[in-house]
Amino acid sequence: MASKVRVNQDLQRERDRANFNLEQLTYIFDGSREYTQKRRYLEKRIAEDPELKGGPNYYFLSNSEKYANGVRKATLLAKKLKEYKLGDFTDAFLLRSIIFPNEASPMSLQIDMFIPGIMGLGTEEQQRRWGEKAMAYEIIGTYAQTELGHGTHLRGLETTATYDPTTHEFVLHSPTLTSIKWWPGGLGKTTNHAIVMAMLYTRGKCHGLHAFMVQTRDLETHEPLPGVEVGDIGPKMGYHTVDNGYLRLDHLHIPRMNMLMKNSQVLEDGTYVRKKSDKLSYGTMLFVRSTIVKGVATNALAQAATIAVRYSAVRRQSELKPGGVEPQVLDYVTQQYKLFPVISQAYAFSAVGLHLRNLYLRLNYDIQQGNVELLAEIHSLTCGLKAFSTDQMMWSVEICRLSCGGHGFSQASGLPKIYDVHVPACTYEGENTVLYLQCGRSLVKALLQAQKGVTLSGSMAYLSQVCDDKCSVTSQVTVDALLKSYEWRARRAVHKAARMYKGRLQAGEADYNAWNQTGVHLVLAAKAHCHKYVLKTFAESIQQAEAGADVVRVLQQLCLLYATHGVTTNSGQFLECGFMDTRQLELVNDHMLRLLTDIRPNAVALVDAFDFTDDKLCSVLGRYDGQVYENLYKWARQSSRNETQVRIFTTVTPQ
Ligand SMILES: CCCCCCCC(=O)SCCNC(=O)CCNC(=O)[C@H](O)C(C)(C)COP(=O)(O)OP(=O)(O)OC[C@H]1O[C@@H](n2cnc3c(N)ncnc32)[C@H](O)[C@@H]1OP(=O)(O)O
Ligand SMILES: Cc1cc2nc3c(=O)[nH]c(=O)nc-3n(C[C@H](O)[C@H](O)[C@H](O)COP(=O)(O)OP(=O)(O)OC[C@H]3O[C@@H](n4cnc5c(N)ncnc54)[C@H](O)[C@@H]3O)c2cc1C
Repeated sequence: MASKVRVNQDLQRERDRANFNLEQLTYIFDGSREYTQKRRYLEKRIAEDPELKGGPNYYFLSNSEKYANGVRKATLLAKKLKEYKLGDFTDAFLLRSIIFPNEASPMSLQIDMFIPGIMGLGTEEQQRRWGEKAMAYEIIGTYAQTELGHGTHLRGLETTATYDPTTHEFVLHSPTLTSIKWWPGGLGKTTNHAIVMAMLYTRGKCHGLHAFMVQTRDLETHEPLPGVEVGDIGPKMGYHTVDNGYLRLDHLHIPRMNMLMKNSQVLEDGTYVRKKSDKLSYGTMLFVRSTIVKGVATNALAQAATIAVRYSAVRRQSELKPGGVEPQVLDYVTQQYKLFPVISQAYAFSAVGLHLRNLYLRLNYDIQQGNVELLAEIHSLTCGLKAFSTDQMMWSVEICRLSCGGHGFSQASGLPKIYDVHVPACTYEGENTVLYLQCGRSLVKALLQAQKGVTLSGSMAYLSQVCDDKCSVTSQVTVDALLKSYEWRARRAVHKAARMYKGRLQAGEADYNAWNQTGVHLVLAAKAHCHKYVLKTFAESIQQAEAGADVVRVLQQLCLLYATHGVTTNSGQFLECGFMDTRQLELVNDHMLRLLTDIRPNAVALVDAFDFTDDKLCSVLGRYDGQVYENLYKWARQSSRNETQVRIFTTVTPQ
């Protein structure tokens, strides 16, 4: 970004000494040059669009005002998609991310789950009937699955959809208090349709969870329809712009053809035609999990790192050299140790997220051809990586906030907003522990199969491979050598969990209890497996990168930092398996510290390459020009509290 403004001299000096091609790194982070160009074009158009530029300062709005402003922008988003002639999914996600910088749109579920649900679970006729209206924002929908009493346990959901062959209708009902749908985004006030996940009953038999298209509000008056009670669930820790809502159904009749029937059908006479896999109904969640790694975790990590590193370059504090000038806090090694691994995580998860997107597209194609072979593997991977990436994001965003001292605690930093809007990703779309357990169980099951002679493939192939039994880390600490350590750690963790599980079975324990008692080790195995997968994917993406030697060099430094930092922060597991000894661990640790020094000259350029505009970061500390203090003072004076010197409110409220 060519800067025409007065840039803080410390920050400018940082930029002047960068020694790699920033533009090329931006293309790699974005996934392609074309995406970067489209993103920049849209960012510029939005910044100049009179209906969108400016607007109220988010930080000084009440929660209700934040929601109202969100609805205003969401309706403009729908309008701009048409006006800018943008059609496809990626464009809609991109435009939304620009119009809603670190904010969730009250209509976010429209493109996150409602449209994917129609396209993934509906027949071609149903895709035409609702998909086109949803893409045109003629109907606004959400995805209503979670209930007051159940979110994780899908087989425990209670909402019923009972088929009546005399009327060719389904009767949808919330039979209990705990069956009330609870949490769906936009359900409270914004949406007028929902994909409702309900237990399908026909001819007195339950066929499990299926998807139903339900209109919740009148398209003209927006009033709830008869048989529908909706409302907002009340204030939350974050996500203030979204009316997460509740939905209580009272014997609501919908036509038979409102069941989304791509994978299974109910015929007019009530006959149930089963699907290829009873997990295809869960397909929408699998899609969303695959988008969370890049869309949520990577995005949050990269923004938080940008803010904290830029601020650390302009913030001077304390005394390093006795009697010397106050140094940039970025020159403290402890500050580098906090922040540089976050930069490496952002680039690592970006590579994984782009890779997962391609894997999902392949799975989706296979399923269209009736081939569900990849389903189990992609389910396991998306569960593990969604949990692993969002866990890492949660901790690292908080580390970035803490690394900015007092000003990090101010909303002006933009860091609490990043945390507020992204940390729910550790819970929604599958609570992280539950997803780790899914991944851990699939790893143990795969290993047990391998021990019976089955050849493993894909991300689990390494489980049955024999490998060196001693770490090959010498004075030359390399990614390849460390990757073997990560593989060994993961393989050993899975073997340990499998031994525990089998041991309990052989001791006569019931299967469910053997799994439960092994839970802690299943989670550890899943985390080690994901950690290895991220490092391997990051390293492979660098080998395939279309970039100059300078960019490859900085990426290799970040990859090695990711690997060495991961060893030092999980050293117990690497030592425990006897694969690495304390001398080797010290070698890795020393190498990591040297990497911090090597990366220091490029730190600001590495976050500049994420290419976030000031409008996107919404941060005084992370401004591109680094003019923090004068803008903090300007920002504070906007606070409504400063409109009066003595009275609390500008208008004296009558007693
Ligand atoms: C940016 C995005 C914004 C999004 C906003 C938020 C939207 C939401 O939160 S929507 C609601 C999200 N809710 C969830 O994710 C619910 C999480 N729970 C689940 O997915 C399931 O209950 C789960 C997976 C934990 C257990 O499912 P369950 O049917 O009990 O399966 P379970 O008995 O554990 O396993 C049975 C088999 O099914 C497999 N399986 C389970 N789920 C899936 C799936 N989705 N795909 C493929 N296979 C699956 C298991 O691997 C297992 O395989 P195997 O028998 O070979 O070992
Ligand atoms: C901001 C936000 C937006 C959301 N949007 C939507 C939406 O649009 N649509 C929708 O349908 N839902 C939505 N949800 C709901 C979300 O999907 C659920 O909250 C989530 O799936 C977790 O389920 P739960 O709340 O029942 O937690 P629980 O499963 O009750 O978790 C409580 C604890 O129990 C543990 N636990 C549960 N099961 C097991 C197990 N089998 N083994 C070990 N431990 C277990 C968990 O690890 C956790 O520690 C949203 C939630 C949030 C926070």
